Amino acid sequence: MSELKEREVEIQIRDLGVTFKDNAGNDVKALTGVNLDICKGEFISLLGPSGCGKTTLLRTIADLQEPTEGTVRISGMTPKEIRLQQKFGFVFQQPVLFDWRTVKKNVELPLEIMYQSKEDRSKRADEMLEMVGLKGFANHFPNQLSGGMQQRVNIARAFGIRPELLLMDEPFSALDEFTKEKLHEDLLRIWRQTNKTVVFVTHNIQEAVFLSDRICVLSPHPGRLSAVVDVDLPRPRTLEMKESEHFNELVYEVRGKFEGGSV
Ligand SMILES: Nc1ncnc2c1ncn2[C@@H]1O[C@H](COP(=O)(O)OP(=O)(O)OP(=O)(O)O)[C@@H](O)[C@H]1O
Repeated sequence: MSELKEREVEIQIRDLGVTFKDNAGNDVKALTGVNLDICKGEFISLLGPSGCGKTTLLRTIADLQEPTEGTVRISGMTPKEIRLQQKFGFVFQQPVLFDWRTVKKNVELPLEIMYQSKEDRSKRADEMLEMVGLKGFANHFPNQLSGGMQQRVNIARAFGIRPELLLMDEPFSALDEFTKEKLHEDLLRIWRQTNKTVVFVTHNIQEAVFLSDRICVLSPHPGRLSAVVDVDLPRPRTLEMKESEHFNELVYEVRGKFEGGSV
């Protein structure tokens, strides 16, 4: 982790608070007093039980949610400036694919919106499909793919725009354990190759430990950052590490950080 501390800070979150109104008009503090620095190239997870504000924090970084208090700065800019420069890549829980477009055309879609030439976007889509192991499926339609393959298409599309920041909201939670493990390995490989910053929302402690450099533990009512845990497992991570004593110590340590709720 000493290496991480020397890295450039990319996302700076200061005294962040987000308050919603519930149906009765009462304030719901989805987040309060969040302070966090995320380094360039870091893989960071936001972990916590339902309702602790993970998605709200991710959405605020992405300029999909306005803060009520405090600030978010990304490389010195506002989230809105970063969004307008199309530097965010998103992967959500459900693959958002268009059934009437082929796999390749789905990966090309954001590049079309960015007015890239036909040749450039075709080349980029081919590269991305190869990277996620779907080279042979370019002309298939999404409904001809399994859930895991669809999520790979989503990842290919998100990386296709060369984002500075990849924001992932429980991307693997709907998948079976075997598919999830394979995608974990693939995501870490792609992350290593591309060196992007990843902010990854999950409620799964093992997943957070396996993937992350650091884990931000959030607690509910009100949503707050209750601890940040360094994950000092060596990289590249291997599935065998999940059997190690140190992996299980880290899971135990993270579990011990929860306040006011369990995962
Ligand atoms: N648009 C909204 N209007 C009102 N309340 C909201 C809104 N969005 C979120 N909340 C509330 O804010 C709190 C945090 O929600 P958030 O979705 O960020 O939590 P989460 O940790 O991502 O939960 P989950 O794991 O269930 O997705 C919850 O109490 C939720 O009900």
